[in-house]
Amino acid sequence: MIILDTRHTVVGKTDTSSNTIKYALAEVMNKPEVLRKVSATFAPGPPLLVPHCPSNTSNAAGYTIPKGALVFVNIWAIHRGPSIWDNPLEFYLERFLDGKWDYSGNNFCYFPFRSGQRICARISMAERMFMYSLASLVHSFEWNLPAGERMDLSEKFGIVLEKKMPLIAIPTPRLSNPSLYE
Ligand code: HEM
Repeated sequence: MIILDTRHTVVGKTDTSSNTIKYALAEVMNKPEVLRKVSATFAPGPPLLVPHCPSNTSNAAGYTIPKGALVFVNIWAIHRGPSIWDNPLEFYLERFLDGKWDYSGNNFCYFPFRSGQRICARISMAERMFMYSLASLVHSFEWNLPAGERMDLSEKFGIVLEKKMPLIAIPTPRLSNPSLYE
């Protein structure tokens, strides 16, 4: 995702993808039995999306949104809403397997790439980058925490959602021939 802040610097784009991969690896390491089932179901993107202003006063669900108001959409909360999700805080990949939760912007319970005119311009690239990177990491290495360490999955709030604690993981090669890593 690309976000321009008020100083017109680029502060997004690679962060969303790298954070997604980092979180996915951390979740998978924390629950090794799901390793076999890994799929693209992670998207810790911007928790409040990027604020936008309506160009006209409008009405949504009975609320008046004045022209020029700064509108934040709290997808962090929507994606954890207990009225939408069973055990929302549980890392449970199977909930996505029935194909009900597509993220093309048509479902207002699950839209990590936003919806409408300002939807992420590179969803297909993000999908490919994520799938390829995570698949390469888990295919090529076994991942373990340093001895005595516990996985800390707590979040740091920001423009994009980040892990509060850095992910420190020890890779052990899995491929039979070292030349395959070249
Ligand atoms: C997991 C990875 C990603 C996530 C979760 C994500 C999420 C998002 C979201 C939520 C927005 C809408 C921002 C708003 O509220 O206005 C957005 C916009 C955008 N994203 Fe992504 N994104 C990801 C990866 C990427 C990548 C890899 C690229 C390009 C290489 C990209 C390019 C863009 C662009 C250009 C926009 C602006 C679209 C516009 O305003 O017209 N994104 N992204």
